[in-house]
Amino acid sequence: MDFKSFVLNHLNTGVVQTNGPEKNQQIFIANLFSFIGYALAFLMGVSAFIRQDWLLGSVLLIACLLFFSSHLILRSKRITNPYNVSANLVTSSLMLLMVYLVYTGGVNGTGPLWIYIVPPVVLFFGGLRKGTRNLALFVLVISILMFYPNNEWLGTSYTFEFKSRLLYSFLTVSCLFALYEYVRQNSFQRIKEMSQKYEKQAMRDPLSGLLNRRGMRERLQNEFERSQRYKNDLTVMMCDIDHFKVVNDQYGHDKGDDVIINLGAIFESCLRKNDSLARWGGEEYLLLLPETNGDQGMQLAEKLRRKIAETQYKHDDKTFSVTISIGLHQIAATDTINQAITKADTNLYKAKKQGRNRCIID
Ligand SMILES: Nc1nc2c(ncn2[C@@H]2O[C@H](COP(=O)(O)OP(=O)(O)OP(=O)(O)O)[C@@H](O)[C@H]2O)c(=O)[nH]1
Repeated sequence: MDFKSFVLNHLNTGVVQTNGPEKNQQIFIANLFSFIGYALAFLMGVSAFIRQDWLLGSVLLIACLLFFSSHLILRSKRITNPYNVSANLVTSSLMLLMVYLVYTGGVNGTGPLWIYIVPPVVLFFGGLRKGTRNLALFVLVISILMFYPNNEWLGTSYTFEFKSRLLYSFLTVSCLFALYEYVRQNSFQRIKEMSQKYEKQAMRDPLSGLLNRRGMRERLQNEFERSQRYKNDLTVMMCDIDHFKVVNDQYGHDKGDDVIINLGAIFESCLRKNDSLARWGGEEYLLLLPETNGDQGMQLAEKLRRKIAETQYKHDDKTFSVTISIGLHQIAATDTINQAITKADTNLYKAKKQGRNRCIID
Protein backbone atom coordinates (compact mmCIF):
# COMPACT_ATOMS: atom_id res chain seq x y z
CA MET A 1 0.00 0.00 0.00
CA ASP A 2 1.55 3.38 -1.01
CA PHE A 3 1.51 6.44 1.25
CA LYS A 4 -1.39 8.13 -0.56
CA SER A 5 -3.71 5.14 -0.25
CA PHE A 6 -2.64 4.67 3.38
CA VAL A 7 -3.65 8.28 4.20
CA LEU A 8 -6.91 7.97 2.22
CA ASN A 9 -7.71 4.68 3.96
CA HIS A 10 -7.09 6.33 7.29
CA LEU A 11 -9.30 9.32 6.48
CA ASN A 12 -12.08 7.09 5.17
CA THR A 13 -12.33 5.02 8.35
CA GLY A 14 -16.03 4.55 9.14
CA VAL A 15 -17.16 5.67 5.67
CA VAL A 16 -19.73 3.18 4.34
CA GLN A 17 -22.13 3.50 1.43
CA THR A 18 -25.25 2.99 3.55
CA ASN A 19 -24.49 6.23 5.45
CA GLY A 20 -25.27 8.51 2.51
CA PRO A 21 -22.98 11.25 1.11
CA GLU A 22 -23.62 13.92 3.82
CA LYS A 23 -22.82 11.62 6.72
CA ASN A 24 -19.80 10.16 4.94
CA GLN A 25 -18.44 13.64 4.31
CA GLN A 26 -18.83 14.42 8.02
CA ILE A 27 -17.02 11.20 8.95
CA PHE A 28 -14.21 12.01 6.49
CA ILE A 29 -13.77 15.49 8.00
CA ALA A 30 -14.00 14.04 11.54
CA ASN A 31 -11.08 11.76 10.65
CA LEU A 32 -9.20 14.70 9.18
CA PHE A 33 -9.74 16.79 12.34
CA SER A 34 -8.70 13.97 14.66
CA PHE A 35 -5.66 13.27 12.44
CA ILE A 36 -4.56 16.93 12.53
CA GLY A 37 -5.41 17.02 16.26
CA TYR A 38 -3.37 14.02 17.34
CA ALA A 39 -0.46 14.76 14.97
CA LEU A 40 -0.17 18.39 16.22
CA ALA A 41 -0.68 17.46 19.88
CA PHE A 42 1.93 14.73 19.54
CA LEU A 43 4.55 17.03 17.94
CA MET A 44 3.87 19.83 20.42
CA GLY A 45 3.91 17.37 23.33
CA VAL A 46 7.30 15.97 22.24
CA SER A 47 8.63 19.51 21.85
CA ALA A 48 7.37 20.36 25.39
CA PHE A 49 9.18 17.30 26.77
CA ILE A 50 12.38 18.37 25.00
CA ARG A 51 12.03 21.75 26.72
CA GLN A 52 11.51 19.77 29.93
CA ASP A 53 8.03 21.21 30.40
CA TRP A 54 6.74 17.90 31.80
CA LEU A 55 3.23 19.05 32.66
CA LEU A 56 2.45 20.65 29.28
CA GLY A 57 4.07 17.68 27.50
CA SER A 58 1.90 15.21 29.44
CA VAL A 59 -1.30 17.19 28.84
CA LEU A 60 -0.55 17.38 25.12
CA LEU A 61 0.16 13.66 24.92
CA ILE A 62 -3.12 12.90 26.76
CA ALA A 63 -4.90 15.18 24.23
CA CYS A 64 -3.11 13.29 21.45
CA LEU A 65 -4.43 9.97 22.85
CA LEU A 66 -7.97 11.37 23.13
CA PHE A 67 -7.90 12.63 19.51
CA PHE A 68 -6.57 9.26 18.38
CA SER A 69 -9.32 7.47 20.34
CA SER A 70 -11.93 9.56 18.53
CA HIS A 71 -10.51 8.14 15.30
CA LEU A 72 -10.54 4.56 16.68
CA ILE A 73 -14.16 4.98 17.76
CA LEU A 74 -15.15 5.56 14.13
CA ARG A 75 -13.85 2.04 13.38
CA SER A 76 -15.96 0.48 16.11
CA LYS A 77 -18.78 -1.81 15.11
CA ARG A 78 -20.05 -2.22 18.67
CA ILE A 79 -20.89 1.45 19.39
CA THR A 80 -24.38 2.39 18.18
CA ASN A 81 -23.58 5.84 16.86
CA PRO A 82 -19.78 6.01 16.52
CA TYR A 83 -19.81 9.37 14.71
CA ASN A 84 -21.63 11.15 17.56
CA VAL A 85 -19.44 9.59 20.25
CA SER A 86 -16.30 10.47 18.29
CA ALA A 87 -17.51 14.05 17.61
CA ASN A 88 -18.30 14.58 21.30
CA LEU A 89 -14.88 13.30 22.27
CA VAL A 90 -13.07 15.57 19.77
CA THR A 91 -14.96 18.70 20.84
CA SER A 92 -14.73 18.10 24.57
CA SER A 93 -10.99 17.18 24.40
CA LEU A 94 -10.29 20.26 22.30
CA MET A 95 -12.19 22.59 24.63
CA LEU A 96 -10.51 21.15 27.72
CA LEU A 97 -7.07 21.47 26.11
CA MET A 98 -7.80 25.11 25.21
CA VAL A 99 -9.05 25.90 28.73
CA TYR A 100 -5.82 24.39 30.02
CA LEU A 101 -3.73 26.52 27.61
CA VAL A 102 -5.60 29.67 28.66
CA TYR A 103 -5.14 28.73 32.32
CA THR A 104 -1.39 28.05 32.08
CA GLY A 105 -0.57 30.44 29.25
CA GLY A 106 1.27 27.65 27.37
CA VAL A 107 4.73 28.53 26.05
CA ASN A 108 5.62 32.11 27.04
CA GLY A 109 1.94 33.12 27.30
CA THR A 110 1.16 32.13 23.67
CA GLY A 111 -1.23 29.28 24.61
CA PRO A 112 -4.46 31.35 24.24
CA LEU A 113 -3.66 31.99 20.57
CA TRP A 114 -4.83 28.43 19.83
CA ILE A 115 -8.40 29.03 20.98
CA TYR A 116 -9.47 30.23 17.51
CA ILE A 117 -9.54 26.56 16.44
CA VAL A 118 -12.51 26.02 18.77
CA PRO A 119 -15.36 27.79 16.86
CA PRO A 120 -15.01 26.00 13.48
CA VAL A 121 -14.50 22.58 15.07
CA VAL A 122 -17.28 22.92 17.63
CA LEU A 123 -19.78 24.30 15.10
CA PHE A 124 -18.87 21.69 12.51
CA PHE A 125 -19.36 18.76 14.88
CA GLY A 126 -22.24 20.11 16.94
CA GLY A 127 -24.19 21.97 14.26
CA LEU A 128 -25.55 25.46 14.90
CA ARG A 129 -27.57 24.83 18.07
CA LYS A 130 -25.37 22.47 20.02
CA GLY A 131 -22.22 24.17 18.69
CA THR A 132 -23.37 27.62 19.88
CA ARG A 133 -24.27 26.16 23.27
CA ASN A 134 -20.80 24.62 23.60
CA LEU A 135 -19.15 27.86 22.47
CA ALA A 136 -21.13 29.86 25.03
CA LEU A 137 -20.02 27.44 27.75
CA PHE A 138 -16.40 27.74 26.61
CA VAL A 139 -16.56 31.57 26.59
CA LEU A 140 -18.10 31.53 30.08
CA VAL A 141 -15.38 29.27 31.48
CA ILE A 142 -12.44 31.17 29.97
CA SER A 143 -13.99 34.55 30.91
CA ILE A 144 -14.37 33.47 34.55
CA LEU A 145 -10.79 32.17 34.59
CA MET A 146 -9.35 35.26 32.90
CA PHE A 147 -11.38 37.99 34.61
CA TYR A 148 -11.43 36.66 38.13
CA PRO A 149 -9.84 39.50 40.14
CA ASN A 150 -6.05 39.60 40.37
CA ASN A 151 -5.59 36.68 37.93
CA GLU A 152 -6.19 34.47 40.94
CA TRP A 153 -7.79 31.67 38.93
CA LEU A 154 -4.98 31.61 36.39
CA GLY A 155 -1.66 29.80 36.51
CA THR A 156 -0.17 32.74 34.67
CA SER A 157 -0.97 36.43 34.28
CA TYR A 158 -2.26 38.41 31.31
CA THR A 159 -2.75 42.14 30.96
CA PHE A 160 -6.35 43.37 30.98
CA GLU A 161 -5.90 44.61 27.37
CA PHE A 162 -4.71 41.21 26.20
CA LYS A 163 -7.61 39.39 27.91
CA SER A 164 -10.31 41.76 26.69
CA ARG A 165 -9.00 41.78 23.10
CA LEU A 166 -8.65 37.99 23.15
CA LEU A 167 -12.27 37.73 24.25
CA TYR A 168 -13.58 40.30 21.70
CA SER A 169 -11.70 38.76 18.80
CA PHE A 170 -12.79 35.26 19.87
CA LEU A 171 -16.43 36.38 20.01
CA THR A 172 -16.10 38.00 16.56
CA VAL A 173 -14.62 34.84 15.04
CA SER A 174 -17.30 32.72 16.75
CA CYS A 175 -20.12 34.94 15.41
CA LEU A 176 -18.70 34.79 11.89
CA PHE A 177 -18.43 31.00 12.01
CA ALA A 178 -21.94 30.69 13.49
CA LEU A 179 -23.28 32.89 10.67
CA TYR A 180 -21.43 30.80 8.12
CA GLU A 181 -22.82 27.60 9.67
CA TYR A 182 -26.34 29.07 9.62
CA VAL A 183 -26.06 29.94 5.91
CA ARG A 184 -24.48 26.55 5.15
CA GLN A 185 -27.25 24.65 6.97
CA ASN A 186 -29.97 26.67 5.24
CA SER A 187 -28.48 26.14 1.79
CA PHE A 188 -27.98 22.46 2.49
CA GLN A 189 -31.61 22.11 3.59
CA ARG A 190 -32.84 23.95 0.48
CA ILE A 191 -30.72 21.80 -1.84
CA LYS A 192 -31.92 18.65 -0.06
CA GLU A 193 -35.58 19.67 -0.43
CA MET A 194 -35.07 20.56 -4.09
CA SER A 195 -33.34 17.30 -4.91
CA GLN A 196 -36.10 15.35 -3.10
CA LYS A 197 -38.69 17.29 -5.11
CA TYR A 198 -36.94 16.59 -8.42
CA GLU A 199 -36.37 12.97 -7.48
CA LYS A 200 -40.11 12.67 -6.79
CA GLN A 201 -40.99 14.42 -10.05
CA ALA A 202 -38.71 12.10 -12.00
CA MET A 203 -40.86 9.19 -10.77
CA ARG A 204 -44.19 10.80 -11.78
CA ASP A 205 -46.07 11.32 -14.99
CA PRO A 206 -46.69 15.08 -15.33
CA LEU A 207 -50.16 14.76 -16.90
CA SER A 208 -51.88 12.36 -14.50
CA GLY A 209 -49.59 12.70 -11.48
CA LEU A 210 -49.42 8.88 -11.34
CA LEU A 211 -46.16 6.96 -11.12
CA ASN A 212 -44.35 6.70 -14.43
CA ARG A 213 -42.44 3.67 -15.68
CA ARG A 214 -39.35 4.55 -13.67
CA GLY A 215 -41.33 4.94 -10.45
CA MET A 216 -43.24 1.72 -11.08
CA ARG A 217 -40.06 -0.24 -11.83
CA GLU A 218 -38.87 0.52 -8.29
CA ARG A 219 -42.19 -0.67 -6.79
CA LEU A 220 -42.18 -3.76 -8.99
CA GLN A 221 -38.71 -4.64 -7.81
CA ASN A 222 -39.63 -4.21 -4.12
CA GLU A 223 -42.96 -6.04 -4.29
CA PHE A 224 -41.53 -8.77 -6.45
CA GLU A 225 -38.74 -9.47 -3.95
CA ARG A 226 -41.18 -9.35 -1.05
CA SER A 227 -43.64 -11.76 -2.66
CA GLN A 228 -40.82 -14.19 -3.45
CA ARG A 229 -39.38 -14.02 0.07
CA TYR A 230 -42.70 -14.44 1.91
CA LYS A 231 -44.39 -16.52 -0.81
CA ASN A 232 -47.22 -13.99 -1.04
CA ASP A 233 -49.59 -13.70 -4.00
CA LEU A 234 -48.88 -10.87 -6.42
CA THR A 235 -50.85 -9.96 -9.51
CA VAL A 236 -50.08 -7.50 -12.29
CA MET A 237 -52.76 -5.88 -14.36
CA MET A 238 -52.20 -4.14 -17.70
CA CYS A 239 -55.06 -1.86 -18.83
CA ASP A 240 -55.48 -0.03 -22.11
CA ILE A 241 -58.21 2.38 -23.23
CA ASP A 242 -60.14 1.01 -26.21
CA HIS A 243 -60.10 3.01 -29.45
CA PHE A 244 -58.61 5.99 -27.69
CA LYS A 245 -57.50 7.42 -31.01
CA VAL A 246 -61.18 7.98 -31.81
CA VAL A 247 -61.63 10.02 -28.58
CA ASN A 248 -58.74 12.27 -29.57
CA ASP A 249 -59.93 12.57 -33.14
CA GLN A 250 -63.57 13.31 -32.28
CA TYR A 251 -63.27 15.38 -29.11
CA GLY A 252 -59.76 16.78 -29.29
CA HIS A 253 -56.50 16.09 -27.52
CA ASP A 254 -57.46 18.13 -24.43
CA LYS A 255 -60.54 16.02 -23.87
CA GLY A 256 -58.36 12.94 -24.39
CA ASP A 257 -56.06 14.24 -21.66
CA ASP A 258 -59.06 14.72 -19.33
CA VAL A 259 -60.06 11.11 -19.88
CA ILE A 260 -56.53 9.90 -19.06
CA ILE A 261 -56.53 11.92 -15.84
CA ASN A 262 -60.03 10.82 -14.85
CA LEU A 263 -59.27 7.16 -15.43
CA GLY A 264 -56.31 7.48 -13.11
CA ALA A 265 -58.65 8.87 -10.43
CA ILE A 266 -61.15 6.02 -10.94
CA PHE A 267 -58.38 3.42 -10.62
CA GLU A 268 -57.06 5.09 -7.50
CA SER A 269 -60.50 5.23 -5.89
CA CYS A 270 -60.83 1.44 -6.19
CA LEU A 271 -57.34 0.43 -5.06
CA ARG A 272 -55.95 -0.49 -1.66
CA LYS A 273 -53.16 1.44 0.03
CA ASN A 274 -50.64 -1.27 -0.78
CA ASP A 275 -51.51 -1.40 -4.48
CA SER A 276 -49.51 0.59 -7.01
CA LEU A 277 -50.72 2.29 -10.12
CA ALA A 278 -48.68 3.74 -12.97
CA ARG A 279 -49.24 5.32 -16.33
CA TRP A 280 -47.21 2.77 -18.23
CA GLY A 281 -47.58 4.29 -21.69
CA GLY A 282 -49.79 6.78 -23.60
CA GLU A 283 -53.21 5.23 -22.78
CA GLU A 284 -51.89 2.27 -20.87
CA TYR A 285 -51.91 1.74 -17.08
CA LEU A 286 -50.10 -0.86 -15.03
CA LEU A 287 -51.49 -1.95 -11.68
CA LEU A 288 -49.57 -3.99 -9.15
CA LEU A 289 -51.64 -5.83 -6.57
CA PRO A 290 -49.72 -7.34 -3.62
CA GLU A 291 -51.29 -10.16 -1.63
CA THR A 292 -53.84 -10.61 -4.40
CA ASN A 293 -54.29 -13.83 -6.37
CA GLY A 294 -55.58 -14.12 -9.94
CA ASP A 295 -59.24 -14.60 -8.91
CA GLN A 296 -59.21 -11.58 -6.59
CA GLY A 297 -57.40 -9.57 -9.29
CA MET A 298 -60.06 -10.58 -11.80
CA GLN A 299 -62.85 -9.37 -9.46
CA LEU A 300 -61.14 -5.98 -9.15
CA ALA A 301 -60.54 -5.82 -12.91
CA GLU A 302 -64.23 -6.43 -13.61
CA LYS A 303 -65.23 -3.75 -11.10
CA LEU A 304 -62.88 -1.25 -12.75
CA ARG A 305 -63.97 -2.16 -16.24
CA ARG A 306 -67.65 -1.66 -15.34
CA LYS A 307 -67.06 1.58 -13.46
CA ILE A 308 -65.09 3.08 -16.32
CA ALA A 309 -67.63 2.02 -18.93
CA GLU A 310 -70.41 3.66 -16.86
CA THR A 311 -68.60 6.99 -16.54
CA GLN A 312 -69.95 9.62 -18.90
CA TYR A 313 -67.90 12.51 -20.31
CA LYS A 314 -69.39 15.71 -21.67
CA HIS A 315 -68.09 17.50 -24.70
CA ASP A 316 -70.09 20.52 -25.99
CA ASP A 317 -73.62 19.11 -26.09
CA LYS A 318 -72.51 15.51 -26.62
CA THR A 319 -71.78 12.81 -24.04
CA PHE A 320 -69.53 9.84 -24.53
CA SER A 321 -67.89 7.06 -22.54
CA VAL A 322 -64.81 4.92 -22.94
CA THR A 323 -64.09 1.28 -22.24
CA ILE A 324 -60.91 -0.47 -21.23
CA SER A 325 -59.40 -3.88 -21.89
CA ILE A 326 -57.43 -5.59 -19.16
CA GLY A 327 -54.84 -8.36 -19.17
CA LEU A 328 -53.90 -9.96 -15.83
CA HIS A 329 -51.22 -12.30 -14.65
CA GLN A 330 -50.64 -13.77 -11.23
CA ILE A 331 -46.89 -13.82 -10.77
CA ALA A 332 -45.38 -17.31 -10.48
CA ALA A 333 -42.25 -18.14 -8.48
CA THR A 334 -40.34 -18.78 -11.70
CA ASP A 335 -41.31 -15.44 -13.37
CA THR A 336 -38.96 -12.51 -13.78
CA ILE A 337 -40.53 -9.04 -13.61
CA ASN A 338 -40.28 -8.61 -17.37
CA GLN A 339 -41.80 -12.04 -18.03
CA ALA A 340 -44.72 -11.22 -15.71
CA ILE A 341 -45.38 -7.93 -17.50
CA THR A 342 -45.14 -9.60 -20.92
CA LYS A 343 -47.69 -12.24 -19.82
CA ALA A 344 -50.13 -9.54 -18.64
CA ASP A 345 -49.52 -7.72 -21.94
CA THR A 346 -50.24 -10.90 -23.93
CA ASN A 347 -53.56 -11.27 -22.08
CA LEU A 348 -54.37 -7.64 -22.81
CA TYR A 349 -53.69 -8.31 -26.48
CA LYS A 350 -56.07 -11.31 -26.32
CA ALA A 351 -58.75 -9.09 -24.73
CA LYS A 352 -58.38 -6.58 -27.56
CA LYS A 353 -58.56 -9.35 -30.15
CA GLN A 354 -61.67 -10.86 -28.57
CA GLY A 355 -63.58 -7.60 -29.00
CA ARG A 356 -62.22 -5.23 -26.23
CA ASN A 357 -64.05 -4.07 -23.04
CA ARG A 358 -63.12 -7.29 -21.28
CA CYS A 359 -60.63 -8.78 -18.80
CA ILE A 360 -58.50 -11.84 -19.46
CA ILE A 361 -56.23 -13.82 -17.17
CA ASP A 362 -54.13 -16.90 -17.94
N1 LIG B 1 -54.92 12.95 -25.43
C1 LIG B 1 -53.87 12.12 -25.31
N2 LIG B 1 -53.76 11.11 -26.14
C2 LIG B 1 -52.72 10.25 -26.02
C3 LIG B 1 -51.77 10.43 -25.03
N3 LIG B 1 -50.89 9.42 -25.16
C4 LIG B 1 -51.27 8.64 -26.20
N4 LIG B 1 -52.40 9.13 -26.73
C5 LIG B 1 -53.14 8.66 -27.88
O1 LIG B 1 -53.63 7.35 -27.65
C6 LIG B 1 -53.92 6.80 -28.94
C7 LIG B 1 -53.56 5.36 -28.96
O2 LIG B 1 -53.97 4.87 -30.17
P1 LIG B 1 -53.79 3.38 -30.62
O3 LIG B 1 -52.47 2.86 -30.12
O4 LIG B 1 -54.08 3.26 -32.06
O5 LIG B 1 -54.85 2.59 -29.81
P2 LIG B 1 -56.39 2.84 -29.62
O6 LIG B 1 -56.96 3.87 -30.52
O7 LIG B 1 -56.63 3.10 -28.15
O8 LIG B 1 -56.96 1.45 -30.01
P3 LIG B 1 -56.86 0.07 -29.22
O9 LIG B 1 -55.83 0.19 -28.18
O10 LIG B 1 -56.51 -0.92 -30.29
O11 LIG B 1 -58.21 -0.16 -28.67
C8 LIG B 1 -53.14 7.64 -29.95
O12 LIG B 1 -54.05 8.39 -30.70
C9 LIG B 1 -52.29 8.54 -29.12
O13 LIG B 1 -52.10 9.82 -29.68
C10 LIG B 1 -51.91 11.54 -24.15
O14 LIG B 1 -51.11 11.80 -23.26
N5 LIG B 1 -52.97 12.37 -24.33
